[in-house]
Amino acid sequence: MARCAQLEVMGTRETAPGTSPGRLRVPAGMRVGIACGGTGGHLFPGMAVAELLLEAGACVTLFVSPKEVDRRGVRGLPGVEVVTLPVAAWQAGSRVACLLGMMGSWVRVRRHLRGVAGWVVLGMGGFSSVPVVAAAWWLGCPVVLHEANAVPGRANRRLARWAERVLVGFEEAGRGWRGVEVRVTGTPVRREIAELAAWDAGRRLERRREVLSELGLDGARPTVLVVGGSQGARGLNERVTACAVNWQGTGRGVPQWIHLTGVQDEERIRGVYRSAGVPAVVMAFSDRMVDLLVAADAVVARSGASFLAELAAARVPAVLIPFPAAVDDHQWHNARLYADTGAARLLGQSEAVPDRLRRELELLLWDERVRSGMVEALGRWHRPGAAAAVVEELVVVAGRNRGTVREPRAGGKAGRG
Ligand SMILES: CC(=O)N[C@H]1[C@@H](OP(=O)(O)OP(=O)(O)OC[C@H]2O[C@@H](n3ccc(=O)[nH]c3=O)[C@H](O)[C@@H]2O)O[C@H](CO)[C@@H](O)[C@@H]1O
Repeated sequence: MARCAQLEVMGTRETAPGTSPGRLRVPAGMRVGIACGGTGGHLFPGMAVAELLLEAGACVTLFVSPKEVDRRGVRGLPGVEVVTLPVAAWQAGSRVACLLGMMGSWVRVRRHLRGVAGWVVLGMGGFSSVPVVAAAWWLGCPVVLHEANAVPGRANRRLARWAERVLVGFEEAGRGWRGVEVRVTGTPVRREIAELAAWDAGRRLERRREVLSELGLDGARPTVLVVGGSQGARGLNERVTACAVNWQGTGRGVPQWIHLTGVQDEERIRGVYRSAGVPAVVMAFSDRMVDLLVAADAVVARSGASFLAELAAARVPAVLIPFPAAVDDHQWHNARLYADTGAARLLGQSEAVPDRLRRELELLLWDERVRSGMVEALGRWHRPGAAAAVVEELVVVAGRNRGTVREPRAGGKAGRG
């Protein structure tokens, strides 16, 4: 907390090109706790907001989970305080662990927030945001939620009663909230990826060549990037490798693959490509998503909301295969919005048989009309100021609550231990 004590002046910043329009002003002593653990889809947008807040002079704490994706991800952002909470997902067989984790996390967050004025808490969704938002509410700290998906998640729907504002990535997600102000901000994207939108074709081509050469791939071959979300996707891995090993050259050539498999599938998938003699770089997870998006001529992916926001910034044509078991089928709804506007192709997992997937990819790789139409449509989804808009909302909410932050809740909860 030593860093926070030094903050006595209003912070201002000129915005980075392609990232955040306008001038950000952060009140002196503003502290923001961001609950963004559990998945990359919550972590990376939370980190994009944290980065801007830090530059504007705020003091930032990230509340994350013990999962590997969080541990790796937060390494990329020096200067923030990171608090790892003992949260565990609500799954069959681990309900007791989940409840104990929630309680332990709640106690830890409460200890962290209490006694220091000026906190605003931003919940990015997911189970690991629950104890953070609950503790903030209990202590009387203002809460803002961000919902990236087209269909709001269960955690955010339940936590909204304690929030001052709900910020949404897709306009469609703005309906149906009661008793809370809703704003459409878009979903924040890591700065280096947001900035791809401003790259010209020459710079992209040159970097593409460099990245492919660093990966040991052929700069002259079309390249397909496969992303199953932050933890990989077994169903997607199966469909893509079946397509890749059965790909018959059509005279236009055969693509090479950059495949992000998730930890559980890495060795097996690498073996499949190797034994079929298909050129591929296989990784469980990459910290260099910006480079991989530049190297790719097409993408096959699940349709997590954060990755969709990155696709729009990077403008890479994609076939989306939503995770069929996603809660409320939210990945299908995310993908549908892009597909309906021509920004991506949408395939159900059962439709993604090798022939069909190959035909879709051939369109994206070699049909100039399809490619350019999709690139243009993707551009319309890109919201360069999303992170800045979230910061501005936090500042408004903090300002509105100045002087009242430590007031007890009805029933005197904030006053208890
Ligand atoms: C199964 C499930 O419910 N997944 C949800 C989860 O997905 P998930 O965590 O997979 O989120 P997304 O697919 O939206 O984003 C993945 C993030 O991880 C990054 N990445 C991925 C792989 C890699 O090797 N390196 C890397 O950096 C991507 O660049 C992206 O920033 O949160 C999203 C946002 O609420 C939801 O839309 C998804 O539906």
